[in-house]
Amino acid sequence: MAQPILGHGSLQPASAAGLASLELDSSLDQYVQICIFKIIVIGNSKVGKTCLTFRFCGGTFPDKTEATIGVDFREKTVEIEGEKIKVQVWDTAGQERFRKSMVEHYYRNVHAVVFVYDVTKMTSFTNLKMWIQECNGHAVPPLVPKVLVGNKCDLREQIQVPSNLALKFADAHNMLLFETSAKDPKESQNVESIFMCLACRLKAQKSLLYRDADRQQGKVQKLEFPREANSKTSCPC
Ligand SMILES: Nc1nc2c(ncn2[C@@H]2O[C@H](COP(=O)(O)OP(=O)(O)OP(=O)(O)O)[C@@H](O)[C@H]2O)c(=O)[nH]1
Repeated sequence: MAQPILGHGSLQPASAAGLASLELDSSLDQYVQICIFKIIVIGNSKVGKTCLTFRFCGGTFPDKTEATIGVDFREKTVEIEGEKIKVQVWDTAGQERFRKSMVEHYYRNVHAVVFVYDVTKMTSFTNLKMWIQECNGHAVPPLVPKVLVGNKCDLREQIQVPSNLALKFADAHNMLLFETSAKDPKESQNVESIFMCLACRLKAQKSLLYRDADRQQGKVQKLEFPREANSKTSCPC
């Protein structure tokens, strides 16, 4: 599995009055390392990948979206058990012509994968097999956490993918299933929990990794996720 990326905290703008404290903060800031988790969002075009990432990172539903070309990055810093974690969300293109030159980059050093389908479009669900194959074809280790998201649940009258079918599929592929809506503000907590669940799992894996490395070497040197880590970790959400 890819190692968590360690990055430096960034400076925030400040007023002139706060300059002294900013200088103090900035001198400290360069020593504060933040863990960054790369989470990619994959699925057919128009299933709502952009809207879900907007909802999680910005808390809003965009009025208008255009087809993603290549990839768009969004970020959100979250705090888990007192540690600040930067969740870096890669909103990938669903259309083949906008993604083919980028696919290698999507999967390189990925920490977690979110597969999205549209509950009102059966083809977006049946195509999940193809998306999973693509993911496996890029040697994403089995330990990389993956979740399944059925989006657009607000369109109750138009649902084509029954929950029990989706649950069966998720079970068969060892994934958690979330059914939600990027559009419905009442669902924003649910959207948040998709990404927080992954971040919690990744943090748990990272803690194991540090503990193992500490035990073996007295200090952290080479960071690799232990093969058996999966059995020891569970989603705390
Ligand atoms: N009703 C409803 N519409 C949604 C929801 N999420 C997204 N949409 C709409 O679905 C359309 C496609 O949304 P996008 O987020 O752009 O889809 P995408 O998967 O990023 O599409 P590509 O960039 O082409 O891969 C837009 O018109 C959105 O307004 C939702 O939860 N409910």
